[in-house]
Amino acid sequence: MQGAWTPDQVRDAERSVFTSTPEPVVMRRAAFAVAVHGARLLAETAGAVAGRHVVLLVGAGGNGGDALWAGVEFRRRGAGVTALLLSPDKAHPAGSAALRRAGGVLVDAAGPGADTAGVGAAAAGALERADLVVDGIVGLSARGSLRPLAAELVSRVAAPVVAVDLPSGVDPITGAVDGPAVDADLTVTFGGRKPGHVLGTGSVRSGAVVVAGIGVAEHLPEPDLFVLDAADVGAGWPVPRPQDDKYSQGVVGVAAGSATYPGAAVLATGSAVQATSGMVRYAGSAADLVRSHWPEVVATGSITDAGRVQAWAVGPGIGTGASGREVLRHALESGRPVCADADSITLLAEDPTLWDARDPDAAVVLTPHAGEFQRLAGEVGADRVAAAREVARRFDVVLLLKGNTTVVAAPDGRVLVNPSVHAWPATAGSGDVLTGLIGALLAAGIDPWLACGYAAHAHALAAELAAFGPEAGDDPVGAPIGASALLRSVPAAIRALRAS
Ligand SMILES: NC(=O)C1=CN([C@@H]2O[C@H](COP(=O)(O)OP(=O)(O)OC[C@H]3O[C@@H](n4cnc5c(N)ncnc54)[C@H](O)[C@@H]3O)[C@@H](O)[C@H]2O)[C@@H](O)CC1
Ligand SMILES: [K+]
Repeated sequence: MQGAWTPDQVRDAERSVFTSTPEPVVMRRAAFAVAVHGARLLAETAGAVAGRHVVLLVGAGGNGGDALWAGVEFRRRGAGVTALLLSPDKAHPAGSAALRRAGGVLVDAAGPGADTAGVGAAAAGALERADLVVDGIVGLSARGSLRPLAAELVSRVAAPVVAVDLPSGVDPITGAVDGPAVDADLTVTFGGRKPGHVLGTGSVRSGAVVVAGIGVAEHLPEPDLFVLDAADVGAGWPVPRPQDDKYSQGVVGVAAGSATYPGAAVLATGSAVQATSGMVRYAGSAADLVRSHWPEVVATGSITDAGRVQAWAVGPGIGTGASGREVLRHALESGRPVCADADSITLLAEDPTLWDARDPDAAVVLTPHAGEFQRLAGEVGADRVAAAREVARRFDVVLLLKGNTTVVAAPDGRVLVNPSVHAWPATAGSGDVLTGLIGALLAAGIDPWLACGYAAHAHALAAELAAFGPEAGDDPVGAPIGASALLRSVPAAIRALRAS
């Protein structure tokens, strides 16, 4: 499992480092890492480092300082370096002096000879001739969207970019991008990843992320966020042991679908069938259809005679009327872990007395999208992690907030994120598949917080495998998928995760 640390956690760790190592030394370590990895990128994209032209975008703080010192290292490797200073009077003094001594050119980004957008002639020319851009506009202390001159420079970047610490324009805490932002090929960050690298579009804007320890890593506390690797998911995925039978692996009950929405029942039971090797029971008015698609499912018309299960997956397509309410109440009263999705969430929002039916010792997982979240607890807002964490605490649930980045918050404050790789899973019925996966993992006895993380990971991978398909070839191009195709790819996704 990888971690991500908030800017405050990183600053505290840096302060601990400064008690034994002077700040300029730490900055030069950071800059050295930027130059080493940036030079590799330059060699790959421009064929060489010596004789190539590196442009530094230099802001007023420590991030700009890193860029200036990285410029010194590029000069050592024979590259030409031009630093575009966004605030010439505030640019890191020691870094500026060192780059000048090393033969770098430092220009005021705003002039002389500014064009109508406010960019000086030398700065505009340098950007046009850049083989590599080092983004040192802003890092840990970024506030709000980029200021106009920074935004204008960023919009003119055509060369490959190495971002220092974070791509400028990405919020370090939320990963949100509100205006122009750097689109990095590579980000070199220090100590550990920040939430901005794994949340929202920040995960895409960062490109490949390299973590340089620089002496800070060993001073970091428990991470604020966790990210599961494929290997974590593969190692934790339940598979039958020699002594197992169909009951010992966990029986999952699925209560989903209705005469109006029978498809939800087929998708949710189908994913539960494929997720684990135990047993799947189905309860609801789509029993005949479920049986015809999945003969291995034990299907009944009513949840009251469904038999014993180790966990319930309840909600998709059950409706928000009286019968849906009774189905949810019955599942909550069972004393088993419950994954409550879709209509279940609406029911809980409309009738909070339903919470009284739950056994406080049995886990409840809620899997809202932004609209369902709003019904339950108001607007998600820009800080999705904070929103999920707050609601998980308030309702004593594991909350899986759907979206381009999936956020899973436990009631004790732990948060897992599944960064967005692409948006192929955004298709009707996709959530029903996720519910079945979570239900099956809960029945197998997996910790509910991890069960959500495993399920989100496998779900995203199944969508990717379905979208790219076996026929996509060497230069794969995705094609839109439906939830049925996603469902069919679940076994391949689990196989790939277990192999990693
Ligand atoms: N603290 C340390 O000792 C270390 C810091 N390091 C670097 O220093 C950075 C943090 O330095 P600082 O705390 O000085 O802050 P930053 O360099 O992140 O940003 C501060 C400056 O950016 C400007 N700024 C803020 N929001 C902006 C926006 N939206 N558009 C344009 N400009 C904006 C402000 O004028 C402010 O002066 C880290 O990200 C890292 O790159 C590294 O050298 C490692 C050691
Ligand atoms: K930056």
